Amino acid sequence: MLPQGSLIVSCQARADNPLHGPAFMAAMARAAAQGGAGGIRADGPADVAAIRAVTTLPLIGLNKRWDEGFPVYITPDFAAARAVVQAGADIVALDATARPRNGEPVATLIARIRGELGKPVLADIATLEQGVAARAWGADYVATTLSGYTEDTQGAEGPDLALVAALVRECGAKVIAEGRFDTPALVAQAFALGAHAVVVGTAITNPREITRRFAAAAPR
Ligand SMILES: CC(=O)N[C@H](C=O)[C@@H](O)[C@H](O)[C@H](O)COP(=O)(O)O
Repeated sequence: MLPQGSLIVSCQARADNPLHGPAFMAAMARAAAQGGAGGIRADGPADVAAIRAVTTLPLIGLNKRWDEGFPVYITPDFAAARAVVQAGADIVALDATARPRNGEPVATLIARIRGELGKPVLADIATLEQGVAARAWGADYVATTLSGYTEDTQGAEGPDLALVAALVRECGAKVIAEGRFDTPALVAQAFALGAHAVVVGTAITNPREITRRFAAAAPR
Protein backbone atom coordinates (compact mmCIF):
# COMPACT_ATOMS: atom_id res chain seq x y z
CA MET A 1 0.00 0.00 0.00
CA LEU A 2 2.85 2.42 0.77
CA PRO A 3 5.20 2.07 -2.17
CA GLN A 4 8.69 0.92 -1.22
CA GLY A 5 11.23 3.73 -1.37
CA SER A 6 8.73 6.54 -1.05
CA LEU A 7 8.87 9.84 0.76
CA ILE A 8 5.77 10.38 2.89
CA VAL A 9 4.97 13.99 3.79
CA SER A 10 3.30 14.62 7.12
CA CYS A 11 0.84 17.50 6.79
CA GLN A 12 -0.10 18.47 10.34
CA ALA A 13 -0.59 21.81 12.10
CA ARG A 14 -1.84 22.15 15.65
CA ALA A 15 -4.33 24.79 16.82
CA ASP A 16 -1.57 27.27 17.74
CA ASN A 17 -0.08 27.13 14.23
CA PRO A 18 -1.22 29.83 11.74
CA LEU A 19 -1.60 27.06 9.14
CA HIS A 20 -4.01 25.05 11.30
CA GLY A 21 -7.06 23.89 9.36
CA PRO A 22 -8.16 21.53 6.58
CA ALA A 23 -7.83 24.04 3.73
CA PHE A 24 -4.17 24.69 4.56
CA MET A 25 -3.40 21.01 5.06
CA ALA A 26 -5.05 20.08 1.75
CA ALA A 27 -2.91 22.72 0.02
CA MET A 28 0.19 21.29 1.74
CA ALA A 29 -0.75 17.81 0.52
CA ARG A 30 -1.20 19.06 -3.05
CA ALA A 31 2.17 20.78 -2.91
CA ALA A 32 3.74 17.59 -1.54
CA ALA A 33 2.15 15.52 -4.30
CA GLN A 34 3.43 17.91 -6.95
CA GLY A 35 6.88 17.71 -5.38
CA GLY A 36 7.01 13.93 -5.62
CA ALA A 37 5.65 12.61 -2.33
CA GLY A 38 4.59 8.96 -2.42
CA GLY A 39 2.10 9.34 0.44
CA ILE A 40 0.66 11.73 3.01
CA ARG A 41 0.30 11.46 6.80
CA ALA A 42 -2.41 13.59 8.42
CA ASP A 43 -4.19 14.10 11.72
CA GLY A 44 -7.91 14.12 12.40
CA PRO A 45 -11.04 13.46 10.34
CA ALA A 46 -11.37 17.05 9.05
CA ASP A 47 -7.83 17.23 7.65
CA VAL A 48 -7.97 13.65 6.36
CA ALA A 49 -11.23 14.31 4.50
CA ALA A 50 -9.91 17.55 2.97
CA ILE A 51 -6.71 15.83 1.84
CA ARG A 52 -8.60 12.81 0.51
CA ALA A 53 -10.59 15.20 -1.69
CA VAL A 54 -7.46 16.50 -3.43
CA THR A 55 -5.20 13.46 -3.82
CA THR A 56 -5.27 9.77 -4.56
CA LEU A 57 -1.90 9.22 -2.85
CA PRO A 58 -1.85 6.66 -0.03
CA LEU A 59 -3.08 8.48 3.06
CA ILE A 60 -1.97 7.55 6.58
CA GLY A 61 -4.55 8.82 9.05
CA LEU A 62 -4.10 9.32 12.76
CA ASN A 63 -6.35 10.97 15.29
CA LYS A 64 -4.63 12.79 18.13
CA ARG A 65 -6.54 13.09 21.37
CA TRP A 66 -5.11 14.10 24.72
CA ASP A 67 -6.79 12.32 27.66
CA GLU A 68 -6.04 13.73 31.10
CA GLY A 69 -3.58 11.44 32.89
CA PHE A 70 -2.70 9.25 29.88
CA PRO A 71 0.45 9.73 27.78
CA VAL A 72 -0.94 7.99 24.68
CA TYR A 73 -2.44 10.51 22.22
CA ILE A 74 -1.96 9.14 18.70
CA THR A 75 -5.22 7.34 17.84
CA PRO A 76 -5.79 6.12 21.40
CA ASP A 77 -8.91 4.02 20.76
CA PHE A 78 -11.11 2.33 18.18
CA ALA A 79 -13.54 5.25 17.80
CA ALA A 80 -10.62 7.54 16.93
CA ALA A 81 -9.40 5.02 14.33
CA ARG A 82 -12.85 4.56 12.81
CA ALA A 83 -13.32 8.31 12.44
CA VAL A 84 -10.22 8.73 10.27
CA VAL A 85 -11.04 5.66 8.20
CA GLN A 86 -14.53 7.04 7.56
CA ALA A 87 -12.88 10.31 6.52
CA GLY A 88 -10.83 8.47 3.89
CA ALA A 89 -7.59 7.20 5.46
CA ASP A 90 -6.03 4.15 3.76
CA ILE A 91 -3.80 3.22 6.71
CA VAL A 92 -4.27 3.91 10.42
CA ALA A 93 -1.33 5.13 12.51
CA LEU A 94 -1.50 4.61 16.26
CA ASP A 95 0.66 4.73 19.36
CA ALA A 96 1.92 1.19 20.01
CA THR A 97 4.19 1.98 22.95
CA ALA A 98 3.61 0.10 26.18
CA ARG A 99 2.42 3.26 27.94
CA PRO A 100 -0.89 3.50 29.83
CA ARG A 101 -3.88 4.17 27.60
CA ASN A 102 -7.47 5.11 28.20
CA GLY A 103 -9.07 2.16 26.43
CA GLU A 104 -8.52 -1.32 25.09
CA PRO A 105 -5.01 -2.82 24.85
CA VAL A 106 -3.09 -1.91 21.72
CA ALA A 107 -3.05 -5.57 20.60
CA THR A 108 -6.86 -5.55 20.51
CA LEU A 109 -6.93 -2.19 18.78
CA ILE A 110 -4.60 -3.38 16.01
CA ALA A 111 -6.68 -6.53 15.49
CA ARG A 112 -9.95 -4.57 15.37
CA ILE A 113 -8.64 -1.99 12.89
CA ARG A 114 -7.40 -4.75 10.58
CA GLY A 115 -10.44 -6.99 11.08
CA GLU A 116 -13.40 -4.63 11.46
CA LEU A 117 -12.19 -1.64 9.44
CA GLY A 118 -10.17 -3.68 6.95
CA LYS A 119 -7.24 -1.27 7.02
CA PRO A 120 -3.50 -1.79 7.51
CA VAL A 121 -1.97 -0.51 10.73
CA LEU A 122 1.14 1.61 11.15
CA ALA A 123 2.49 1.27 14.69
CA ASP A 124 4.24 4.36 16.04
CA ILE A 125 6.86 3.13 18.52
CA ALA A 126 9.93 4.34 20.43
CA THR A 127 11.99 1.16 20.96
CA LEU A 128 12.94 -2.07 19.19
CA GLU A 129 11.04 -4.08 21.78
CA GLN A 130 7.84 -2.16 21.05
CA GLY A 131 8.35 -2.63 17.32
CA VAL A 132 8.76 -6.38 17.67
CA ALA A 133 5.64 -6.56 19.85
CA ALA A 134 3.59 -4.47 17.42
CA ARG A 135 4.59 -6.75 14.56
CA ALA A 136 3.57 -9.81 16.59
CA TRP A 137 0.18 -8.17 17.17
CA GLY A 138 -0.28 -7.77 13.41
CA ALA A 139 0.96 -4.26 12.61
CA ASP A 140 1.77 -3.96 8.90
CA TYR A 141 4.21 -1.09 9.33
CA VAL A 142 6.36 -0.04 12.26
CA ALA A 143 7.52 3.58 12.50
CA THR A 144 10.15 5.23 14.69
CA THR A 145 7.82 8.23 15.26
CA LEU A 146 7.88 8.22 19.06
CA SER A 147 11.59 7.75 19.64
CA GLY A 148 12.68 10.89 21.47
CA TYR A 149 9.22 11.60 22.83
CA THR A 150 8.70 8.99 25.56
CA GLU A 151 10.07 9.06 29.10
CA ASP A 152 12.77 6.49 28.24
CA THR A 153 13.89 8.12 25.02
CA GLN A 154 13.30 11.85 25.43
CA GLY A 155 15.92 14.44 24.63
CA ALA A 156 17.40 12.68 21.61
CA GLU A 157 18.81 14.89 18.90
CA GLY A 158 18.44 14.04 15.23
CA PRO A 159 16.56 11.05 13.85
CA ASP A 160 16.96 7.64 15.47
CA LEU A 161 18.87 5.90 12.69
CA ALA A 162 20.06 3.19 15.07
CA LEU A 163 16.44 2.23 15.75
CA VAL A 164 15.69 2.18 12.01
CA ALA A 165 18.58 -0.23 11.50
CA ALA A 166 17.62 -2.44 14.45
CA LEU A 167 13.99 -2.67 13.32
CA VAL A 168 15.04 -3.57 9.77
CA ARG A 169 17.24 -6.36 11.18
CA GLU A 170 14.91 -7.76 13.81
CA CYS A 171 11.30 -6.69 13.49
CA GLY A 172 9.95 -8.28 10.30
CA ALA A 173 7.48 -5.48 9.54
CA LYS A 174 8.00 -2.81 6.89
CA VAL A 175 10.01 -0.13 8.66
CA ILE A 176 9.06 3.51 8.35
CA ALA A 177 11.69 6.06 9.40
CA GLU A 178 10.01 9.02 11.04
CA GLY A 179 10.86 11.82 13.41
CA ARG A 180 13.36 14.68 12.98
CA PHE A 181 14.39 13.80 9.41
CA ASP A 182 15.20 17.32 8.30
CA THR A 183 17.62 16.97 5.38
CA PRO A 184 17.58 14.94 2.14
CA ALA A 185 20.88 13.35 3.26
CA LEU A 186 19.22 11.90 6.37
CA VAL A 187 16.36 10.56 4.24
CA ALA A 188 18.91 8.85 1.99
CA GLN A 189 20.64 7.37 5.05
CA ALA A 190 17.37 5.83 6.26
CA PHE A 191 16.79 4.20 2.87
CA ALA A 192 20.37 2.94 2.84
CA LEU A 193 19.64 1.24 6.17
CA GLY A 194 16.64 -0.54 4.65
CA ALA A 195 13.70 1.70 5.52
CA HIS A 196 10.60 0.99 3.44
CA ALA A 197 9.55 4.66 3.47
CA VAL A 198 10.57 7.85 5.24
CA VAL A 199 8.15 10.39 6.75
CA VAL A 200 9.12 14.05 6.84
CA GLY A 201 6.87 16.57 8.56
CA THR A 202 8.23 19.74 10.17
CA ALA A 203 11.07 20.28 7.70
CA ILE A 204 8.60 20.41 4.78
CA THR A 205 5.23 21.54 6.15
CA ASN A 206 5.91 23.82 9.10
CA PRO A 207 7.05 27.24 7.86
CA ARG A 208 7.17 28.59 11.41
CA GLU A 209 9.81 26.03 12.43
CA ILE A 210 11.64 26.36 9.12
CA THR A 211 11.78 30.12 9.69
CA ARG A 212 13.15 29.57 13.20
CA ARG A 213 16.04 27.55 11.80
CA PHE A 214 16.97 30.28 9.35
CA ALA A 215 16.34 33.08 11.85
CA ALA A 216 18.77 31.44 14.25
CA ALA A 217 21.47 32.05 11.66
CA ALA A 218 20.66 35.76 11.32
CA PRO A 219 22.36 38.30 13.63
CA ARG A 220 19.03 39.96 14.59
C1 LIG B 1 5.88 12.75 18.26
C2 LIG B 1 4.67 13.09 17.43
O1 LIG B 1 3.62 13.38 17.95
N1 LIG B 1 4.84 13.04 16.09
C3 LIG B 1 3.76 13.41 15.22
C4 LIG B 1 3.15 12.26 14.61
O2 LIG B 1 2.27 12.24 13.86
C5 LIG B 1 4.02 14.59 14.35
O3 LIG B 1 3.84 15.71 15.17
C6 LIG B 1 5.39 14.70 13.62
O4 LIG B 1 5.42 15.94 12.97
C7 LIG B 1 5.63 13.59 12.62
O5 LIG B 1 5.89 12.41 13.30
C8 LIG B 1 6.80 13.85 11.66
O6 LIG B 1 7.96 14.11 12.36
P1 LIG B 1 8.84 15.41 12.05
O7 LIG B 1 7.91 16.61 12.12
O8 LIG B 1 9.90 15.44 13.09
O9 LIG B 1 9.41 15.25 10.66
